[in-house]
Amino acid sequence: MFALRSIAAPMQRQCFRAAPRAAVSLSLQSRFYSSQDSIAKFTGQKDAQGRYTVSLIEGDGIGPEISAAVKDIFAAAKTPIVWEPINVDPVLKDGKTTIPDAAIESIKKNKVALKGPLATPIGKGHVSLNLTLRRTFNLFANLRPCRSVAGCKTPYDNVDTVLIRENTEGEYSGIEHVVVDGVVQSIKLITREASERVLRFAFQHARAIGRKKVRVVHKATIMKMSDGLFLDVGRRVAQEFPDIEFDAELLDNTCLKMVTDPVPYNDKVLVMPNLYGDILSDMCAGLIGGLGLTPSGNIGDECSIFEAVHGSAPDIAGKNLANPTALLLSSMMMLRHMGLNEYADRIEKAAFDTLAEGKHLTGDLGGKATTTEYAQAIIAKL
Ligand SMILES: NC(=O)C1=CN([C@@H]2O[C@H](COP(=O)(O)OP(=O)(O)OC[C@H]3O[C@@H](n4cnc5c(N)ncnc54)[C@H](O)[C@@H]3O)[C@@H](O)[C@H]2O)C=CC1
Ligand SMILES: O=C(O)CCC(=O)C(=O)O
Ligand SMILES: [Mg+2]
Repeated sequence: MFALRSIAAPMQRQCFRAAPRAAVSLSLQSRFYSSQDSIAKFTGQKDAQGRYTVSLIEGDGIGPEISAAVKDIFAAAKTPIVWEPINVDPVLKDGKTTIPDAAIESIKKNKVALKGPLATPIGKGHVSLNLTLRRTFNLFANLRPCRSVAGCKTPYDNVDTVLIRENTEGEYSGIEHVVVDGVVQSIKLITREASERVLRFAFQHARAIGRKKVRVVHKATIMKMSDGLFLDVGRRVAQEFPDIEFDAELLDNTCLKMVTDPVPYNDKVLVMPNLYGDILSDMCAGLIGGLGLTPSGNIGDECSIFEAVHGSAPDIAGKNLANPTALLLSSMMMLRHMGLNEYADRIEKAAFDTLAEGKHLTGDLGGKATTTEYAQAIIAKL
């Protein structure tokens, strides 16, 4: 992870005003961030005024600041959303960490949530609440698109990757124990059921966004049984989708090729076990200018939770410096998932125009604007 960050940092410093070569088509952008055509259909209900209620987890660190920016932009765009703030402080139940019942009920009722980052203690302490949320609601696919943004120059032109991460098991199962003092074992759990679910989602999503290739990223050379199962399931599911080409690539090779030239990945959907997707999605963010720009959706059958790829950024928290674009683009994925495409298109255009203009960029993109100033610049364009 540290090596990856040191790749991203010099690129972030290079971000500057609208580079003509990075003129990414807005209509394509909009299509790209859609999860509406996926297998998971939104079943939330409108109230009498035609508004939907969305559970909101503001999160830790920069979470409240970027959430405030999104709320201000939604209000200015008169988006028909009522926010229902929820508290997800960890609760210990039968020796297991969970989230409060009220939070679970809210998300179950609303079918959708927007989530700021939640910090996880290193080593001892509660298990990750991010993972707890994904597992509680069986959010089996983590959809992480990453596309170059006009106005933010990096050494890579026209990045357009779509990564889908298995979201409920793998290396993130959290099954660890001490064998004897000085020897610990951590279990990577891969099941046919969860693999099949996320792989089928990857093929369906590829069809929905018009991509003809699905590639499994794996290390079945080393983890012959676990990644081997994931890969085998991929081959089997591929037979249900004769219109989509299927292949596989070793993770280390994917990393090398992506940082050398990411463009050959623009026609594919990449799907992989949990940890690989976690790491590779931060790496992709580095290719386009940093974590301030990359959205994601945790997709399930019953409900979905949208959040940025990044974490709580403790180094800049509370200073009004954070870039809210990643959470804002996540909320655009959410609006499209809910069928509110017109609002998403309008807000997204205002955000991309603001970025392309380059007058109000946050520090991570080489600008001097505060979180609030950047949000106000977007609002002025609505
Ligand atoms: N889904 C989630 O809620 C996630 C939570 N985390 C948690 O976040 C905490 C911090 O983790 P880190 O390793 O520091 O990763 P991080 O993603 O919070 O930060 C990495 C670097 O990117 C920068 N950055 C991140 N988001 C930014 C934004 N919106 N605008 C400008 N700069 C931004 C930070 O300032 C930092 O230099 C940890 O407790 C971790 O467990 C980490 C990743 C995802
Ligand atoms: O839960 C955490 O602490 C980290 C999660 C993470 O890195 C991610 O979702 O990308
Ligand atoms: Mg991560």
